[in-house]
Amino acid sequence: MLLLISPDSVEEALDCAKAAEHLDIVDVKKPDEGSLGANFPWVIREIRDAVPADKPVSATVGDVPYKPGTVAQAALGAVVSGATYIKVGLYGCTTPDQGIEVMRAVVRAVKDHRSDALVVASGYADAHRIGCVNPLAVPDIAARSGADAAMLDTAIKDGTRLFDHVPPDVCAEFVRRAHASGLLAALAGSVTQADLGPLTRMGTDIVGVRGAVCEGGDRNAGRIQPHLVAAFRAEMDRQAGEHGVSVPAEN
Ligand SMILES: O=C[C@H](O)COP(=O)(O)O
Repeated sequence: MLLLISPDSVEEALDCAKAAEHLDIVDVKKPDEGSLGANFPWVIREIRDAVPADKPVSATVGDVPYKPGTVAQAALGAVVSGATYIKVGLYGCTTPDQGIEVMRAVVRAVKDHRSDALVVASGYADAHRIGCVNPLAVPDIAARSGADAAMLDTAIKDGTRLFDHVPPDVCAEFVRRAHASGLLAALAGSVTQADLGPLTRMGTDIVGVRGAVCEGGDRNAGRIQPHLVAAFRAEMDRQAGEHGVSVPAEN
C-alpha cells in the first residue's frame, strides 16, 4: 500500500520532504477550498521542486462541478504544473453518466499532454450528504472513462471518517470492483492508524492521509509532522507484515 500525504502549502511540503523516506506520493491541495480543493499552479510547481525528484506529486483539481470543459482545462493546468497524479472530486456529478463525461474529458486533456500521468476519479464516502454519485459507482466511472484509479474521500471534514459512511465490507467491494477493472484503489477520509488493518486486508493500493499526520490530529489548525508520518508508515509496514503484503521499497 502506498502512502499519499496532503500538504496544503510549500512550507508543509518541505516538512513532508523531511519525511520523504516514509511516504510515497505528495498530494497538493487547498483544504480551505474543499475536501479536494485545487491549489494554485505555482504552488504545485514549487512543491514539485521542493520534494525529492523520485517522489511523485499529485494534485487535486477540485470538488468539481458537472462541467467537462472547465474541469479538463483545470486538469491540464495541474499536469502542466508538474503533477503526475491528477485527482478529480466528482462533487457536482449526480449520475454515473455525468461522472464519465467529466472524467473522459480529463483523461484526454491529461494524457494528450503526458501519457504516463495517472488520472484518479474520486467520489465521496459521504455522497449521501452532498447528493453526488454513489461510492460504489466510482470504479465503473473510472474504468469507462479510461482513468487509472478509483478513489473515495470524505466531502465534509467534520470528524466523521471513511468507515462511518462506507463500512469496511463495502470499501472491500469498492476495492474488488476497482481491481476487477484493472484500476488502482485509493481510500481516504480522516483515516487513522486504527483503520490500517482493514485497509491492508482489503488490498487498498493507496491510502490518503492528512489529519492523522498533523499536530493534534487537526487537519486545519495542525501542521504535518515528520515524526507522525514516520509513525504512520511504521504501522502500515507492521500491518503489511502481519497480513503478508509486500511493502514498497523505501528510497
Ligand atoms: O487525500 C487525502 C486527504 O487529504 C485526506 O485528508 P484527511 O486524512 O484529513 O481526511
